[in-house]
Amino acid sequence: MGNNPAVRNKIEVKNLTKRFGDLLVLDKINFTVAEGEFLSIVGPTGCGKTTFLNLLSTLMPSSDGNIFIDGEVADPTKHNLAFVFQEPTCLPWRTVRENVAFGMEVKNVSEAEKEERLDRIMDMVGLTDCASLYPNQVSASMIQRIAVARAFSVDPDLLLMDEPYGQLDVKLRYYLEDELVSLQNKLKSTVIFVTHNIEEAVYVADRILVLSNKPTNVRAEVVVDLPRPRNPMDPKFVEIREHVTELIRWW
Ligand SMILES: Nc1ncnc2c1ncn2[C@@H]1O[C@H](COP(=O)(O)OP(=O)(O)OP(=O)(O)O)[C@@H](O)[C@H]1O
Repeated sequence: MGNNPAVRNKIEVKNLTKRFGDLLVLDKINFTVAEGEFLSIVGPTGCGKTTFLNLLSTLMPSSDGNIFIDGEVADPTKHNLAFVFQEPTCLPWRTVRENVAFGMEVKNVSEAEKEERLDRIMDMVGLTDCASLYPNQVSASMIQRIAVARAFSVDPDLLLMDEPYGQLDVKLRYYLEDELVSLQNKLKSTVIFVTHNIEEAVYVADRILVLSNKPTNVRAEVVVDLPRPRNPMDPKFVEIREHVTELIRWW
């Protein structure tokens, strides 16, 4: 998808390099993400996934190379970047609805548009019934839903997700992953989803970027051309999962 000339590239990463002193962590990373694509990133432990997300978020400067969004150098004052982390944060003094609204308030979305988007997104992620509760009154999965809804609600140019369901049990994870994919499909957001879990990557992604060991570059790109919802027991699913696992083996 990212290489399909018929689909516009939303994100272009060129020769992205990061050194910490003498340690070369990311070594000339190149790839593109198509508009509306769901890209997963997997790689061996310590290869620099978190560093990579920090660079993409523009929170951390690169040593070399560039990130382009819509053909322009990524700039948080111009582009809309949203994040969902493994340990989501909520403001305890705000209700669930007010917590979802927070992202739009930061981005100065008008009051009328904010209310309309809130109604829609709260409904899409099943938060409407607990809208007036406070974070300490809802479950961990509801907190993660708040973070996901808050991130999607700002209509981001790029949504970065760092193992958002890593802490949750398997059954709940599949459920939330289905919800995430359906949300992404409806809103046509461009998503980069970092995970340690290869099965999860195959379950959610249109394409998987497999990173090498340090100094890290892109080892392979694997297209996941399977219908949704996906079945992890499907032989084609298992084949892709095993292929990616083999690519990550570095010992
Ligand atoms: N601020 C820093 N200063 C020096 N070295 C750093 C810094 N941040 C990360 N590193 C090093 O960069 C490498 C990549 O770290 P990073 O945390 O990005 O990897 P990761 O793939 O996210 O790890 P994990 O798989 O454990 O989540 C590691 O060797 C780490 O020690």
